[in-house]
Amino acid sequence: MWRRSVVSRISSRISVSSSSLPTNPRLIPWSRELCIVNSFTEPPLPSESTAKLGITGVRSDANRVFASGTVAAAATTGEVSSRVAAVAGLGHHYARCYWELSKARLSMLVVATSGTGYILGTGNAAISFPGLCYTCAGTMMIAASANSLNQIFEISNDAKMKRTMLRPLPSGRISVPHAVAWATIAGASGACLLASKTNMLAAGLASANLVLYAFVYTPLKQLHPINTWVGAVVGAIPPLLGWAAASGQISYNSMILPAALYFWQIPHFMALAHLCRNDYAAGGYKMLSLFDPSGKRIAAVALRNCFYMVPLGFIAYDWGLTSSWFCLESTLLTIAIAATAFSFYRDRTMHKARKMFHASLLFLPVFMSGLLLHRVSNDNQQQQLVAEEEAGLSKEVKAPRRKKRVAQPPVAYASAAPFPFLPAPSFYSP
Ligand SMILES: CC(C)=CCC/C(C)=C/CC/C(C)=C/COP(=O)(O)OP(=O)(O)O
Repeated sequence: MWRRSVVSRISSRISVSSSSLPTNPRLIPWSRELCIVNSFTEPPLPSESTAKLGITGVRSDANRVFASGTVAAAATTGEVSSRVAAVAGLGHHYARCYWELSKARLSMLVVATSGTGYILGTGNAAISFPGLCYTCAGTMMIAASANSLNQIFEISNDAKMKRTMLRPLPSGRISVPHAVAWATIAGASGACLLASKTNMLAAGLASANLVLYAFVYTPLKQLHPINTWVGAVVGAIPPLLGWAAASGQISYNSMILPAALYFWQIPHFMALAHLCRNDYAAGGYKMLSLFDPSGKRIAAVALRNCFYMVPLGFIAYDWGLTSSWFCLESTLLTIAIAATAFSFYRDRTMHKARKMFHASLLFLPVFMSGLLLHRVSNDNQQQQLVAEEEAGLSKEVKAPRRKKRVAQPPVAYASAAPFPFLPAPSFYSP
């Protein structure tokens, strides 16, 4: 039934009509996809679109008319405008397929984390808006490619799940080669853009993340519940690549947002795995929720990971990334999401799982906005230190000043610890 409704929806969108001329689907690449769609129900329908475009190779009546040149009316304004409409219909159809293949809303969230990483990684330099745009565009393209590959590998699984069965590939709205071409072009363009306009570190992180998501996480979903943790690493990389794009390096400070994303994803995906457990079972995925009928284990895992987020606000402040306001904000946020996880732990109903899921959806944008709002650039840190010095010299006697730490690449720490006699390596800081 659903296939019939999909077919009729798609057919109406791309103006396929049975009243027109016969076409040979093998002669036009996209008509193969129309053929796939139609083959669910009946033999391929003649396509008005293809006829209007005049790109069929079949010696149809209309072509003969064209060839003989007897009907000048073929070139009338009405004919041209209907061809334009047909092309627009196809453009709209494929734009929609690309949008869905890319899981565009998820990819935009990924872009938001990468952009936040970029701004945080800018340090004391002015934010470069072209740089930010290139980073966001490159991340979007690579995330779109990763998500398309994920769907290419999961066609048969997605077809068995209510949540995913209407995606472009299982519903037959686009062919596999077409989706592969889209994924390849989007991924390669994104990697080239990042490599040429930001740096190789950012391009390398993004490409490695694509491989981790499409070629490790995706098959692992059908093998072992550990997939959720591997997926959490995938979700944590984009802010790191944003930071790397801005600064050309990775430091301890750059790890705060990725750590938050990693821990945040566990309650988020545990809630989803609980809510969609039947769907995941039908799709053949090995989610932890399927091995935990009571839900107690997944609730405990979710709660534990909420607690792991508690120190992050303090670390961000201590490492000089944010002002002290962020400690308060981050703690309140973490308590709020932990409360929903605790409530789910005590009462493992769908309602409580949904609440935890919604809390997780709210958490991330608010956490990232807080990081940006209370961000302390190195310049601000200096001004803050001077102001403090001028205003509170007397207080200094009572309490030793908290030492503000500036972001350091990990190698600087490493070299200082075991070989303190070596000079600290210097790094380019924009
Ligand atoms: C730069 C770059 C490559 C970024 C990629 C970021 C990315 C795709 C993050 C998604 C993380 C994730 C585990 C999603 C769930 O996929 P799923 O397969 O469980 O979702 P599904 O069940 O809806 O298909």
